[in-house]
Amino acid sequence: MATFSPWDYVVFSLVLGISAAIGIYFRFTGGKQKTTKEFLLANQNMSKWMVCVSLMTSFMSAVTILGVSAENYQYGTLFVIINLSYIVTMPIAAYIFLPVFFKLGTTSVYEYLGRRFGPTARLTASTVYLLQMILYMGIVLYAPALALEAVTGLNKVYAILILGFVCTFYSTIGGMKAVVFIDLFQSLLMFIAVFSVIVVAAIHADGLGDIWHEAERGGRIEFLNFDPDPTTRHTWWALIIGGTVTNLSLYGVNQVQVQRMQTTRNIKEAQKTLWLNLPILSLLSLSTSLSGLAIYYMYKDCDPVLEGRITLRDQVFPLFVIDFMGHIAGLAGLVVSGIFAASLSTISASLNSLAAVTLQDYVRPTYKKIKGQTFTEKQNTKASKILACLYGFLCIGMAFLAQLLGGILQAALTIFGVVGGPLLGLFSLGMLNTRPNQKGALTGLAAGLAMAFWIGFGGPRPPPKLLDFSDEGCKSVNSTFLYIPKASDSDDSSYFWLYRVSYQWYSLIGFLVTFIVGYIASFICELLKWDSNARIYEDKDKTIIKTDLFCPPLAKRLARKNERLIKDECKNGVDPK
Ligand SMILES: O=C(O)CCCC[C@@H]1SC[C@@H]2NC(=O)N[C@@H]21
Repeated sequence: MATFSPWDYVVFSLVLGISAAIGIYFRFTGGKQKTTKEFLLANQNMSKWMVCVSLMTSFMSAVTILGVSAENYQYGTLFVIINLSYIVTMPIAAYIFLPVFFKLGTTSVYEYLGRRFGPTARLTASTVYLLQMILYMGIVLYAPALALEAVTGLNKVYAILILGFVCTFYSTIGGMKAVVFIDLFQSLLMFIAVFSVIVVAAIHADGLGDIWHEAERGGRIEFLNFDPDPTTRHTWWALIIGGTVTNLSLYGVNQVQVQRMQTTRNIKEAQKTLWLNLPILSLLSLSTSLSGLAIYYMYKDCDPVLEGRITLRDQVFPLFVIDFMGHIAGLAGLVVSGIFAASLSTISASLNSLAAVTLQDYVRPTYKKIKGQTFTEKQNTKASKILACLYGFLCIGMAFLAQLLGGILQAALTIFGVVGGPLLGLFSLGMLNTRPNQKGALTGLAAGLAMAFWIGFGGPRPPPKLLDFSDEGCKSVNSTFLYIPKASDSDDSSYFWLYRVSYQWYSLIGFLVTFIVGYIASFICELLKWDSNARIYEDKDKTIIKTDLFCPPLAKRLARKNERLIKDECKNGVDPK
């Protein structure tokens, strides 16, 4: 089997070196990362063009490059429909959720929950978020290790360690500015990686038409599936409705994205970054899907898993790189760097946001409680850096656990769904309604998480059904016995129905359970006088509502109500204060 040439190693090391160098540059220029505003929010003067690319890279890692190409290779093109969900996601994120965070001007999105519900809601939600991101980062770091193993035979352990250390290094020293600049460089590499695969396959195939034709022959082209059955893995309903809830949890209320948008000058700029991000993200996603079909074209007669050359189809992208690009000096290195870059940008964004949340929600409040004084600016920045570094090491540890998961794309989306859905439910309870109180909302969150985790991880589920693969063109087949479920075989009805529900629905289920249970529980708590929504009022008499805790349409209505009340009180001769 071909492997990395010395030139590939040179290019690969250069890319990692440039990323580290950008981190060093920002450590010693500008404000030298001495203030928290600079370290966590890049002094809030980033251009919208930089930030929109950066938004795209936050949740498009090597998991997308390897996972989405493998998805199209194994199951066909239907997954691309998930990108339509962004058309619904962006306006809701931009005009419902984002304005609330901007108005409050908080560094951690969980500060909002503290103001709306109370400290317990804030801490519980940020703990859940930390767990979600640490699990996710494990997969993101594991993915490029899979790639490097496929092309070089290098043990995954080394790949995880190299990547983990470089990323922790530049995120820790360079702060948010370095993260955003490196994202730009790294997104370019991601596009180069994906387009190179398409171009090379198109040259072999005499054009894209052939690739498409063979994909059609292999049953890989499918765009229309309106099956109402929720156990069908991918349908328009699951991909658009489930995708919208998952994406809203990422773009509307996730610390990583909100913190990035806060690096722009004002809310209008931040909203623009969301819209600008949409075409870039879709272009990368669609081209990655096409690369899956391109790879299928080259392996249609000899699937490398059947042949025993790789163990997982998530490794088919890098294998293609080494098989068909390995002879061009440095090209394979460049493409594999693109896969690494995709994960580096995601992890650095996550490290910075985890540091922000931990500092604001845990470290500073605890310090104040113990010492009776607040952190100085110097202590703040130092603590952010130490935290970013510690999370980097934690993430390296998690990457070793990620090996236990199945397909990386489904694993990442499952984590987004089971945790993101309930968290979105909690923020929605706060921003879309005045009734919910802390006890009710937390009951909702607990119920939503319990339900989503139960469905997502509760028991055995049928393996997803793959399309056909061929080994007829293989020179030799080295695979040991492989069980490959096909659309035609196996009877799934022996599995518990809930465990058969498509992973695309987990986010919606978690969201709905949190919202509905949270609302009803709040009503009961209010009725029994166990809790109240007193925090939403400016005054003890509970007349004037703090409108900035709510999404703009509701805030407008509440402001009109406040005005009416003030007018009435003035008429009755009561001091409106
Ligand atoms: O890449 C990741 O780290 C996580 C997986 C994200 C998958 C989503 S699905 C919608 C969007 N389109 C893609 O091609 N990837 C993301």
